[in-house]
Amino acid sequence: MHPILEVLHLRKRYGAVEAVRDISFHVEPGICFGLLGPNGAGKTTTLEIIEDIIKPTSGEVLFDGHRRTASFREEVGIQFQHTSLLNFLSVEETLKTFARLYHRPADLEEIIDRCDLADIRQRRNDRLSGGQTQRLMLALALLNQPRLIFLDEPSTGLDPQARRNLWDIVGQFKAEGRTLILTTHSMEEAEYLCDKIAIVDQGLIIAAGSPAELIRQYGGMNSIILPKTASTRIPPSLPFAVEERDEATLVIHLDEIHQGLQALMEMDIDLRGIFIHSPNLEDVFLHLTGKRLRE
Ligand SMILES: Nc1ncnc2c1ncn2[C@@H]1O[C@H](COP(=O)(O)OP(=O)(O)OP(=O)(O)O)[C@@H](O)[C@H]1O
Repeated sequence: MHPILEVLHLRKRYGAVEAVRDISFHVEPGICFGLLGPNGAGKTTTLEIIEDIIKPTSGEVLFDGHRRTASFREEVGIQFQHTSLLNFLSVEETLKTFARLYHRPADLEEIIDRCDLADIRQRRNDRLSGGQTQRLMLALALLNQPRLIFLDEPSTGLDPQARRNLWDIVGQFKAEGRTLILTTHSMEEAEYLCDKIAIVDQGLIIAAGSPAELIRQYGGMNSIILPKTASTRIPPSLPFAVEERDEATLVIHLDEIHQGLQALMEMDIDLRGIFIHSPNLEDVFLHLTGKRLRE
């Protein structure tokens, strides 16, 4: 299957700042591709170049194997963070207004239903909560039945329930064979939604792969963290790396948690107060960038 999107050696310079230094990746159709990176890494700049909102200093973007043409805008959906909505329009009027911009608008009722806007369709834009505005922004991005959808930090400001609903909607897009590209600061969101992730730092992709691949490669080992009192009897012959984290805590690093637990139980060690940690994308991120996702 040939990629729906190819990003080739993008660079973007703003005066002395090189926001994007040499970014290349490709995206197969039907997947959710995530760009993760610390603040100022160059994610939004990359996205805006791909969306054809800003021009790169150099590099190229191919859509369906070809340079983007005027019809590109008809095929992609962009969820903007800060589109200025006309305050005096209702949700429904806003959707109808934007739908007129497209040759092939989607069925409005379906979009209203999908983005859970039925109860607020008559509400004025300036009376919407943050989550409701996000849902309207998503609905606007879907009006042209896009094959490729861009979401820039889609769940910022959403409560857990609204976030979950958004994730369900993204799941439906994928099931329909649409492709998504998203940026996020949420490790949980990336791990849940993304089939493939590129980690961006200082304008470069420093690692890419599926969440599982990245975790395997960069996440480190599983660990069992246990209070030192319980571990006084741990023999030095234990077949795992044991590290003294601080005065009160030991950390055992190992490949298989259950083997470690079994060994500890066989040694009759008090397992109360233990904590098990399996590597996740946060660990990958910290390992690669030296930063937590939000810093
Ligand atoms: N229009 C601009 N003019 C000058 N510098 C810019 C401009 N837009 C972005 N930058 C700079 O380019 C770099 C990358 O910014 P960008 O917004 O792409 O990062 P980001 O990864 O999206 O960050 P965040 O997670 O904070 O949104 C930053 O140093 C930023 O200050």
